[in-house]
This record gives sequence, C-alpha cells and structure tokens, in this order.
Amino acid sequence: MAASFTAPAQGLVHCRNPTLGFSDSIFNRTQLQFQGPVPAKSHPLSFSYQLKLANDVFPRKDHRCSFVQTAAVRHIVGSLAKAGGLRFAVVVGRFNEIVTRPMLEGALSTFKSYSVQDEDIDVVWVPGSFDIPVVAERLGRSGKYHAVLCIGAVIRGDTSHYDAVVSSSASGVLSAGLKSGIPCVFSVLTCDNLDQAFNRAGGKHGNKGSEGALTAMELASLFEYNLK
Ligand SMILES: Nc1c(NC[C@H](O)[C@H](O)[C@H](O)CO)[nH]c(=O)[nH]c1=O
Ligand SMILES: CC(=O)[C@@H](O)COP(=O)(O)O
Repeated sequence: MAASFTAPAQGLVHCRNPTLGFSDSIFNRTQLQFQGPVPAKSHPLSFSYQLKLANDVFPRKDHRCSFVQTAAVRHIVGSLAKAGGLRFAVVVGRFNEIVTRPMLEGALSTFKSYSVQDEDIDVVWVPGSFDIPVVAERLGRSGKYHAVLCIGAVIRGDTSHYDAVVSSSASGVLSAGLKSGIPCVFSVLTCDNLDQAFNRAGGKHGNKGSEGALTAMELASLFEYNLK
C-alpha cells in the first residue's frame, strides 16, 4: 500500500510513517514542506498524485523516489493494550488435568492482567485433547467470542496413540480457526514425559497457557481493530 499523504492547508504534506512496537502499532507523522500546488479538496489523494507530490519533494535525477518506496509499507500488529472488552473462550482437556489446570490458571491470570474481565471469558472442559477441535469450532462459529484458546496436554505412552491424538488435535484446532474465521490458538503440550509437561505448565520453561492467552489477545485485537 502507498504512503498515506494528507494535504492540509498551506501546502504542507503529512506522511504517515509506521514504526513497529511489539504489542502496538505506533504511527509517526513527518511533516514535509511541499513546493507545488495542493488541490483544495484533495483527500484521499490518488496514488499517481501521491507519487507526484513525493517526487516534487525529493526530486531525483533518475526520476525514482526512494521515499515512496520505503514509506509505502504499512505494518499492522494486534495490540494487547486493546484486549479489554474482547471476549474469549478457553477449551481445556481434562486428560492430564494436573498439567492442564495450571495452564488454565496461567491463561486466566494473563487475560486479567490485560484488562479482560472474568465475565468476558467462558471456560469449556472436554475429556481430552482429541476432543478440543470440534468444540473450538462450535464456539468460534457461535459469534460470541473474538478468539478461542485451546489448552491440553498429550504425554507419550507405549503405543502410537500419542501420534494420533497430537496430529488430530493440532490439525483440528487449525481447521477450527479456518472454518469458523475466529482465531483458535493451539496451547496443547505434546511431551515425552510428565517432567517436560510440568516445565511448560508454570515450571522452568514458562507457562504455555499464559503464552496462549497473549496470542489469543493479540489475534483477537488484530481481527477486531485492524482486519475488518
Ligand atoms: N492420551 C491422551 C489423551 N487421550 C484422550 C483423547 O484426547 C480423547 O479424549 C479420547 O480419544 C476420546 O475422544 N488426551 C490428552 O489430552 N492427552 C493424552 O495424553
Ligand atoms: C498419549 C496417549 O494417548 C497415551 O496416554 C496413551 O498411552 P499408551 O500408548 O501407553 O496406550
């Protein structure tokens, strides 16, 4: 997309120049002195007129304007600061609840710390990770939530059952998001043993439930405020 010029009175051109912050989009305004005539009622300016303005401001011998090329990129990022007021569903597997419960608690406290109210969160328990996707899709389609966070813990046993549950859960959550059009976040641990799981449920490798809540808020905000 082209740089967004506005042409206020008196021949001043403002150029919107986005800079990225991790959790928010910040736009800096740069004022440029413009030499040529500015049409009285000129916004939004056509792309060709924006090019003409830019070339008038930065004339180059080879008739190319590097300013337009760099300023034309707009970076769009969801904002955690705008999570308050958004609604979330959390689908949690009861299987290995000793792991999934602290993940859920981590998620709920992270939502709270970004001003998401308790009444804007519904927690739905299901038997295990394999059962999460069908529920996530139903919740996504309900129109009640801005994002669905999926929490589970699959721990390898003796047979190939692990692979079936892991791959079904991962592809199912992906498909739930794609089919419902609502972000469905995958916070299902896939571990070789209980130790690995505890380390990711509030232990030395953090809490993947909390991380999932951050992802859910960022995507919910992106969809609600930037991609409509
Ligand atoms: N073994 C694990 C399961 N298995 C259960 C399935 O998820 C599912 O509930 C059952 O097949 C009925 O559809 N679930 C986990 O979350 N973690 C496991 O380690
Ligand atoms: C990940 C699993 O499904 C696991 O609990 C099953 O264990 P097993 O393969 O020993 O039956």
